[in-house]
Amino acid sequence: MSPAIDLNKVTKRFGKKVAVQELSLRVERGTSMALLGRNGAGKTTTLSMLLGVSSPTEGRLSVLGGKPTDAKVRDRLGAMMQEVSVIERLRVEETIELVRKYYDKPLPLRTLLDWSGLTPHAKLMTQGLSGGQKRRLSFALALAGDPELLFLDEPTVGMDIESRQRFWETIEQLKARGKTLILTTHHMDEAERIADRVVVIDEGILKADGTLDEIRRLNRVRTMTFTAGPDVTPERLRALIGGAETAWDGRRVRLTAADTDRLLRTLIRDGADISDIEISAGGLEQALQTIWSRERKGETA
Ligand SMILES: Nc1ncnc2c1ncn2[C@@H]1O[C@H](COP(=O)(O)OP(=O)(O)OP(=O)(O)O)[C@@H](O)[C@H]1O
Repeated sequence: MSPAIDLNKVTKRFGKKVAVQELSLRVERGTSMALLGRNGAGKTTTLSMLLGVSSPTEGRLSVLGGKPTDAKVRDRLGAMMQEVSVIERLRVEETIELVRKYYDKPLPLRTLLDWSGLTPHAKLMTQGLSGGQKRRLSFALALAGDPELLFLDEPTVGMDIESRQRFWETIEQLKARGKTLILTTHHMDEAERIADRVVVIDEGILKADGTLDEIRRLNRVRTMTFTAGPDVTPERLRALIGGAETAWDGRRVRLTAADTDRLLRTLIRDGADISDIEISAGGLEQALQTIWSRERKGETA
């Protein structure tokens, strides 16, 4: 089966500005991928090309085995982009109905209202919606055709906590139903919740690509937490572990360092009374910090 998306050395220029540079990426169907990067990294530009809204300056791309502009492909895509525009003087349910009519096998209106949390607002005129409600309407419209492939560009911006929660529950259901999800976000907890694959770009260039765990492991810093016995004083600990950063909360010690394995061996060799030891590699956020700091030092990720 053809991949969900396939980019082959795709470059996009806006005048002299290179927004995306020779990006090659193949994403199999059923994958949940987070496309991460700092502001201006080229995430939205990449999504726009995949949606057929703009075309690459160089390189080739295919979506669900065809061109994103082909009607047959377009019907199987859904997108929630950053800019939300609504047709004024229509009610929420009328707007959804209008979009549903475009598709052969749309999802039921009731399902779309329910999944987007808009059931209580179905009769509201769209121009009266709040920013967060407009985004929820945009979500309902993205799902109207029961798409195989869903693009979500910073989807939860402006949503309140409850809407966010409902949104991610729906996304998890869609993921369980085998949909392909391509997400951009600046909220690393959201990427960690949903992504099985993480792609990091910077200045339009691919910097890292791997499973969520692989990308997390790029983080060099580890956190070791343990309970210190009465004879383990801050002074004794400092003498053993040198400059590693420590924070004490009663007898619970949190130690942050790049070489926690070596420090743990030192503590055990010394016979230090420590227990309930936990070592964690840190999250995606720290991994991205590691990638950016490599960038600054001119190292490759
Ligand atoms: N239509 C355009 N004309 C000129 N430059 C553009 C255009 N669209 C994007 N760019 C530039 O291309 C680069 C990539 O922008 P893009 O919106 O893809 O970044 P992004 O990763 O989505 O950023 P953010 O996280 O801020 O949404 C930026 O430097 C941006 O200024």
